[in-house]
Amino acid sequence: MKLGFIGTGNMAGAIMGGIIKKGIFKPEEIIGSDISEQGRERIKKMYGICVTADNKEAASSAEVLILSVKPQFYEETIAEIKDCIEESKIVVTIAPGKTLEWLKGQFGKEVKLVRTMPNTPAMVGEGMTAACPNELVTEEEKAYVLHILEAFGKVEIVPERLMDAVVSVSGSSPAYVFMLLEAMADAAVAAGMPRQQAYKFAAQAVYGSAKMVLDTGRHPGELKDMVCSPAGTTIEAVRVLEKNGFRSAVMEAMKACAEVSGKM
Ligand SMILES: NC(=O)C1=CN([C@@H]2O[C@H](COP(=O)(O)OP(=O)(O)OC[C@H]3O[C@@H](n4cnc5c(N)ncnc54)[C@H](O)[C@@H]3O)[C@@H](O)[C@H]2O)C=CC1
Ligand SMILES: O=C(O)[C@@H]1CCC=N1
Repeated sequence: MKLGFIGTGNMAGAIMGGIIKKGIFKPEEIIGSDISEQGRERIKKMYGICVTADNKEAASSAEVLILSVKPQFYEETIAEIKDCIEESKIVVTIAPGKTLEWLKGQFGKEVKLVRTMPNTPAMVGEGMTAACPNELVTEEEKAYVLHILEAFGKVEIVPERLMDAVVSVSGSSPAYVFMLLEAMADAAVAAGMPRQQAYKFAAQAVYGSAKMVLDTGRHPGELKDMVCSPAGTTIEAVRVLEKNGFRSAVMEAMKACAEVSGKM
């Protein structure tokens, strides 16, 4: 098996979906283990991968193993599989807060580790993933893992000290963006627009704005100013957002998010 997942939930599904779609691996080269029969059946039906209830089977057979259980289950899962992790295997983690140092301690031996933080837009091939390999991962292996991660979006290697910031700016941030979209759509509905149409207009506006930042490389403040006509509608909306602490609310939320990540 080329790739294994311990836990076949939301993130595992998003990641393997991208990998299969891009043809990096065939479904029969991927194995996933999960304690939930329903979880295993769901993923098998969706992607046709091999599934098992035995974490050790997935851990032993995969060349690259992704630990895709919730952070709370990392300790017991690693204890269960650590004897199946031989020298050549690469273990990829996707949990917030689980440092390379902590992971090494749990395995109780030297293991090739790549700590990453993906996000759910991976489901549509537009993920943003940060990766920190440990010193045992060779340049060739690093390139191989990045190639796998690039199947579902953009990837950057970052220093490990930035990982809590990454959790707040890209790992968790889709949730805040969805809240913004809900609020925008509710306001449009209040102004008379049908709900489905409101989601489409709001989502396309957010998508297009994000694309402008990425494609033009221009400062977001400059792009904001381009929308604000003198004595116009937008500057009035900006004034009310500022009065209600919009930016501060986002920054406070992200600070809280990063702090929780650091304690996990
Ligand atoms: N959902 C998200 O937006 C993101 C999640 N992550 C991380 O990804 C990891 C997985 O999160 P989700 O996919 O959202 O969770 P999930 O709850 O959808 O999936 C976890 C899966 O693990 C299975 N599981 C639980 N204990 C197990 C065990 N002992 N052995 C085998 N399988 C077991 C569960 O049955 C479930 O199917 C977490 O560490 C999370 O922090 C990272 C970035 C984004
Ligand atoms: O909420 C969480 O803990 C996970 C990590 C990043 C996104 N979801």
